[in-house]
Amino acid sequence: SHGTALQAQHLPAPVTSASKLQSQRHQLYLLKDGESNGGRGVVVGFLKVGYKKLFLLDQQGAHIEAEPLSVLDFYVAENLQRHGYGRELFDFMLQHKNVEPVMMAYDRPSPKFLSFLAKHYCLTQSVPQVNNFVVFEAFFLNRAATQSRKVPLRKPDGEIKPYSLMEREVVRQEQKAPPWPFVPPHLPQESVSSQRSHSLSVESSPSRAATRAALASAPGSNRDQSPRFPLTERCREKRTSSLNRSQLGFH
Ligand SMILES: CC(=O)SCCNC(=O)CCNC(=O)[C@H](O)C(C)(C)COP(=O)(O)OP(=O)(O)OC[C@H]1O[C@@H](n2cnc3c(N)ncnc32)[C@H](O)[C@@H]1OP(=O)(O)O
Repeated sequence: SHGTALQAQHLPAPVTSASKLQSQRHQLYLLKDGESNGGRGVVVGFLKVGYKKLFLLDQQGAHIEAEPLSVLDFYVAENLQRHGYGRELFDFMLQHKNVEPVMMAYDRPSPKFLSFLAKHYCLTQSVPQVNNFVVFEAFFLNRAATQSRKVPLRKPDGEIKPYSLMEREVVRQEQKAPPWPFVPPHLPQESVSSQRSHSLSVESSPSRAATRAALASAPGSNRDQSPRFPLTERCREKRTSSLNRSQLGFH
């Protein structure tokens, strides 16, 4: 139950509210067993994502400013872990947000979550960062191919001699390097701080109709559709399908 989830995280009080979710543009996915609890249903797990403005280092150590969709919180009830429910939740989010796992950032992923990402999405090669976020190699490859937005190097203004150009480049590199730990002044502290809350108030999260119909009509819920993420499909062979999906609903 959600009570179990909160207890398992030793939280004194719910710290994620509906208004907080809204103001921070976080989105919460709930996976619910609609049958149990006398028909009132029980939360099996949840997944919270949101766009985070991050300063990342690519493989060459260059600073890159990005605002990737990030996984902020992910939890499946203790007694239901390793049954494929996490995968169920995560896949739903991927389709709903139309994003590939490699293009996302992960806020302080636990060993279980890292294992989950490796198993299901072949995400193993992470690129070291100085913040708590984890990103994987292809994040930077794909960015370069699509909407690369490296912290822009200004073009040399006017004609300058070769030696002074080199000096200026060095100066720019130094100016580009933010002081560590870097907290952009215009961002709320929470965006880059390490105090991530493994927390959620199920009661105060946006509640919508909790029905199996929600799953049936939800975008991307059709399991038979052709794979949209070729990169991730390679890791799907071991997938177990012991779930009784008809009993699950997304909210
Ligand atoms: C950004 C963050 O939120 S970090 C915090 C992530 N959450 C947690 O660590 C809380 C505790 N763990 C959980 O809630 C869940 O295990 C989750 C959310 C990480 C994964 O959900 P599950 O339903 O367990 O995952 P699912 O059944 O779909 O996939 C199973 C795979 O996940 C990983 N995994 C799940 N549980 C464990 C575990 N106890 N030990 C190691 N790996 C695990 C493994 O790769 C596993 O595959 P395997 O059984 O072949 O080794």
